[in-house]
Amino acid sequence: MITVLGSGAFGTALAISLASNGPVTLWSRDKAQVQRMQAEGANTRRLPGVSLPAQLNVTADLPPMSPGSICLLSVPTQKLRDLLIEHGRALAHCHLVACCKGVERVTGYGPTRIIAELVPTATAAILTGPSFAHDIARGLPTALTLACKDAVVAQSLQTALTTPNLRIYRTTDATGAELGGALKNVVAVACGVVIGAGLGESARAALMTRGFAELSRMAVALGAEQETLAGLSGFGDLVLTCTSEQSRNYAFGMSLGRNKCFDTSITVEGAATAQAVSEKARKMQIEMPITDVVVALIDGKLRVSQAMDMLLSRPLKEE
Ligand SMILES: NC(=O)C1=CN([C@@H]2O[C@H](COP(=O)(O)OP(=O)(O)OC[C@H]3O[C@@H](n4cnc5c(N)ncnc54)[C@H](OP(=O)(O)O)[C@@H]3O)[C@@H](O)[C@H]2O)C=CC1
Ligand SMILES: O=C(CO)COP(=O)(O)O
Repeated sequence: MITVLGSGAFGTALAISLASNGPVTLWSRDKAQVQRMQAEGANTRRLPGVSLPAQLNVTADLPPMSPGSICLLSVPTQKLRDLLIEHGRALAHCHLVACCKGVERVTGYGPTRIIAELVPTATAAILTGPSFAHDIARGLPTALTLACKDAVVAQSLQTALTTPNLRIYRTTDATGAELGGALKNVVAVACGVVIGAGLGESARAALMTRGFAELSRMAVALGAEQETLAGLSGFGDLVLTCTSEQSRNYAFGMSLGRNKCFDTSITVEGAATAQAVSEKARKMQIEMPITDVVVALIDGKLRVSQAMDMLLSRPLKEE
């Protein structure tokens, strides 16, 4: 039995897909939300338009977890610590699969390090890659990366999480997988700004390419393998998120570029991640000009025209 903690768009979508393999439990902290999902047979708040299958049990009571149980943690990165502080003891001997893409603002940690700190007896893994919740939930074909430092656990999770529409690749490079997934969100915000401000698709392509160089520079310095970054969790997800208005990071960037407000209740992982990574880069003396500009735009310290001037007037160099 697989348990998914967090009934947001992604957790619900993964639970729906996994239910085609057997029974799945989807846990939410919100009793009223659980009652609504049970009554409506759908998660109309976070994933409207998709029915919940019969194999999916939605609950607000965390079921007992036996050692080796698989538990997907599908909350935003900035909320993962709170979730584990509250429920970590119940998850002590599980395989905990983070389903989030970000760097924690306060600590600079990625999801697997947060798990290792708070639930050291569990095995930490991450599931990431190009995938919109609605696509997964509608049964459209999707390929993801499952990363776990323990090669044996990685293989068993790969098998357990593969479904008719989810093709899972595996790697032991958890650092690379989680950094690619986190940092591409920052580039997606920047690309949204460019399109929102009417700067054109050529500028976006340049930003995606230089953004990939920038995220690779940082991730490799932190121990990631370049091969992982060039795969689904890095390059693959960068392409999806920087080119689709379905992406909340990209849509948030478009609003910034148009000088419009954005609904603050919507999850935008790239905003907090940009701040965390910009600080980390400064300390490590690694150049991350695109990330720095995203932080300054979000903080209202730069206008879009100034941001572009800053990026375009950097010293000329070899590619
Ligand atoms: N949506 C997508 O297409 C994809 C999302 N992801 C990643 O998945 C992660 C989650 O995103 P997504 O599902 O879209 O986000 P949503 O905004 O749709 O949902 C977030 C969920 O987290 C729950 N939550 C927040 N804090 C806690 C907590 N302390 N304890 C328990 N539950 C909590 C919320 O519960 P409540 O309603 O009670 O606040 C809500 O159900 C992000 O890192 C995102 O990058 C990855 C791939 C695709
Ligand atoms: O990570 C995602 C696609 O792979 C989802 O992106 P958003 O969080 O920007 O919507």
